[in-house]
Amino acid sequence: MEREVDVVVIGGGPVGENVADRARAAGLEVVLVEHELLGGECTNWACVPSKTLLRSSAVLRAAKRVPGAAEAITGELDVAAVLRRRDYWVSDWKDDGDVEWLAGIGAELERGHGRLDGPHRVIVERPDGTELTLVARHAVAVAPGSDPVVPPIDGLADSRPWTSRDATSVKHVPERLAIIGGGVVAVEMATAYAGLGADVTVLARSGLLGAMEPFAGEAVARGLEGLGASVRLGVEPVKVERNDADEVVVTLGDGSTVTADEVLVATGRKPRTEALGIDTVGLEPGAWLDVDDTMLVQGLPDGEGAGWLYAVGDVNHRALLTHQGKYQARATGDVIAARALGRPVDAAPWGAHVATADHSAVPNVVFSEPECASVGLTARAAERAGRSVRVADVDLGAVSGAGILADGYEGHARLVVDTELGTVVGATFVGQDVAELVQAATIAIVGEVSVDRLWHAVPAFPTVSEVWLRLLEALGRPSAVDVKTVETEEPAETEETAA
Ligand SMILES: Cc1cc2nc3c(=O)[nH]c(=O)nc-3n(C[C@H](O)[C@H](O)[C@H](O)COP(=O)(O)OP(=O)(O)OC[C@H]3O[C@@H](n4cnc5c(N)ncnc54)[C@H](O)[C@@H]3O)c2cc1C
Ligand SMILES: NC(=O)c1ccc[n+]([C@@H]2O[C@H](COP(=O)([O-])OP(=O)(O)OC[C@H]3O[C@@H](n4cnc5c(N)ncnc54)[C@H](O)[C@@H]3O)[C@@H](O)[C@H]2O)c1
Repeated sequence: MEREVDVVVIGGGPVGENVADRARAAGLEVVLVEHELLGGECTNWACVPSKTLLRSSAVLRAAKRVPGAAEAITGELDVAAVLRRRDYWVSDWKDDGDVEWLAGIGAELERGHGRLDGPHRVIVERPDGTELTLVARHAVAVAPGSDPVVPPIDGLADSRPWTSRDATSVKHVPERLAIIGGGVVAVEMATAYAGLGADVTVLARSGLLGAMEPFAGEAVARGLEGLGASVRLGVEPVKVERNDADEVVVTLGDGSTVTADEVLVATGRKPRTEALGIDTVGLEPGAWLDVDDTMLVQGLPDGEGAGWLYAVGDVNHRALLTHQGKYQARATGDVIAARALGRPVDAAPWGAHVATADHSAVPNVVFSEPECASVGLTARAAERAGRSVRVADVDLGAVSGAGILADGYEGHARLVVDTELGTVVGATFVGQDVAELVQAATIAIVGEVSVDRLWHAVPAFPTVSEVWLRLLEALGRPSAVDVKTVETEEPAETEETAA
């Protein structure tokens, strides 16, 4: 069966849903193809369940840092209640709510596996074995997301390793969990499982959270150890075996071993483009899809036509984050509609139809112990990019608001300022409950607010946001008069002396 529609979206994760939403808002006819659960990885196996698994123990730790509240804690974490709350938030892995929402925006859902079949054409392999060919008049947007990478470590694939899906959908918390990797999934799951009472060992080949400022990973290593986890840095797993006692034994490069009940592999992601039919338009299966700022796929061979294939979200590898993918999706849905309806396309930087912020202002919150939140460039990345920068560092624990939030508050904040532009280009906050601090930094970067003007953005007392004032003080007040200079200079003429 063959059918023409305006727009076909492959993948009904948060990103595909948002493309559909914007294209529908402009009145285009949209069919969304999903072969698993609407809501995708984020809603069902990633952001949402991982954050619910983390939250209860984070609340307990926060309460324990406040005298009066601490004394009121007389019991242990209720693991079964945590898992029930997780189940509630993932709707018991049913997508009825999203199905209803999709119908509400007037988009059609086609259940099945979607694959390209040449320009503008998508074949849907339905669960009942039948096939439907959709021909897109205007555009096909692919938003299939990404899968975990299982590295070729001897025996790993055969040892029934956990990937992030197993970790977030757990029914019984293992006594011992080994985690291979030192990135975001590794530290969040280490925090979650240590909080749930497991004996956690993190095996990282370098430091933790390598994409962030170095103090972030160092604080998280200390934080995890404070939770009783073992953090082994600079180690290389070379062999993994599941033994007769159903234990997993990880052998490291130095010959030592770590024994656990489960091993979680958290070593990055690969694009879901193996079975997407992209070879039918001259692209390489299994590759990330390169796009321009309107998410139009680049590199289609001559003759395939341009302007019909978009790749949005994880699959384009610009930023593997739900919020950033949804940001791309809003621009994509709108630009598809503008191009289809012959309306002006606003593709200049920061225009309505481009995802400019992907290049300079991607906020990132890691819900580890302690939390780490960053946006923009690290000092190292700014230097590598040849930018002339100043860095301001502040002990977050010295801010009154943080001290009141928790006794013994430990944290750190850094601003990276471009000295030529006079604006913030990067910010990192590490400490309890810093997640909400990052949006102010994102606004400063996107708005290109000058550091001088930031002095007028007064943080309320006594909030943790007062760290902004401390950071500005570390940079120095622009019009401050240096005492030594005043002493050696002639007194300036005042109204009184002039009179
Ligand atoms: C453990 C973990 C925790 C995370 N936590 C966070 C977080 O806290 N915050 C954050 O911003 N990001 C987080 N992320 C990243 C986030 O999950 C992804 O960036 C986000 O899900 C990407 O959205 P997407 O729509 O591009 O892909 P997905 O969410 O993967 O959705 C893709 C959809 O496409 C469907 N699909 C794929 N191929 C086809 C096909 N051929 N035919 C039909 N359907 C298809 C899939 O079934 C899926 O439903 C986390 C990731 C992990 C692994
Ligand atoms: N809170 C959030 O926003 C959140 C949470 C989880 C995941 N995510 C997203 O999901 C993505 C994937 O997370 P991730 O942790 O899987 O990837 P990652 O890129 O953050 O970390 C991968 C880690 O695995 C290590 N590694 C890679 N290959 C290895 C090998 N062969 N042997 C040993 N170690 C190896 C790397 O050194 C690194 O420490 C992230 O990029 C992030 O954007 C976001």
